[in-house]
Amino acid sequence: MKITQAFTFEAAHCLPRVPETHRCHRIHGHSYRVELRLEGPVDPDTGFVIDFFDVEAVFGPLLQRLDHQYLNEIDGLDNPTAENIAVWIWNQTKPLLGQMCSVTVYETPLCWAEYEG
Ligand SMILES: Nc1nc2c(c(=O)[nH]1)N=C([C@H](O)[C@H](O)COP(=O)(O)OP(=O)(O)OP(=O)(O)O)CN2
Ligand SMILES: [Zn+2]
Repeated sequence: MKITQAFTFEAAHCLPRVPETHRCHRIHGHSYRVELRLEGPVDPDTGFVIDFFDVEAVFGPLLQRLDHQYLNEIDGLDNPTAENIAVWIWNQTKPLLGQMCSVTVYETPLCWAEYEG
C-alpha cells in the first residue's frame, strides 16, 4: 500500500547557474508543495501504513527550515532547483522515515520533480 502526505511552504530563491538572461536568475518566490509517499503493509490493528501524525512530526521541523526562507542560504541548497530540493528533502528525511519511497516537489502546479532515492 502507498500513502501520500502533502505539505506546502513559501520561499524565495534564484537559480545561480542559469544564464543572467534567464528570468529565474533573479530572486523570485514560489508557493511550493511537497509530497512524501510512503509504502508498506497496512497494520491490521491500526489500519495504517504509518500514522499521518507521525509523518508530520518528522517532517514539521524540516518544513520550518524551508518556510519563508531564501532557499539559496540553506546549507546544501545553493542551487535550489526543484530537483535539488527533492534530493535534499530525501537525504534529511529518509533516515527518519524508512517507509518513504518518493519525494515530490512542485514549484508550480504544473512543474515538479520526483525523487525515489
Ligand atoms: N528542470 C527545472 N527547470 C526549471 C526549474 C527547476 O527547478 N527545474 N526552475 C525554474 C524556475 O525556478 C522558475 O521560477 C519556474 O517557475 P516559473 O517561472 O513560475 O515557471 P512558469 O512556467 O510556471 O511561469 P509562467 O509565468 O506561469 O509562464 C525554471 N526551470
Ligand atoms: Zn523559481
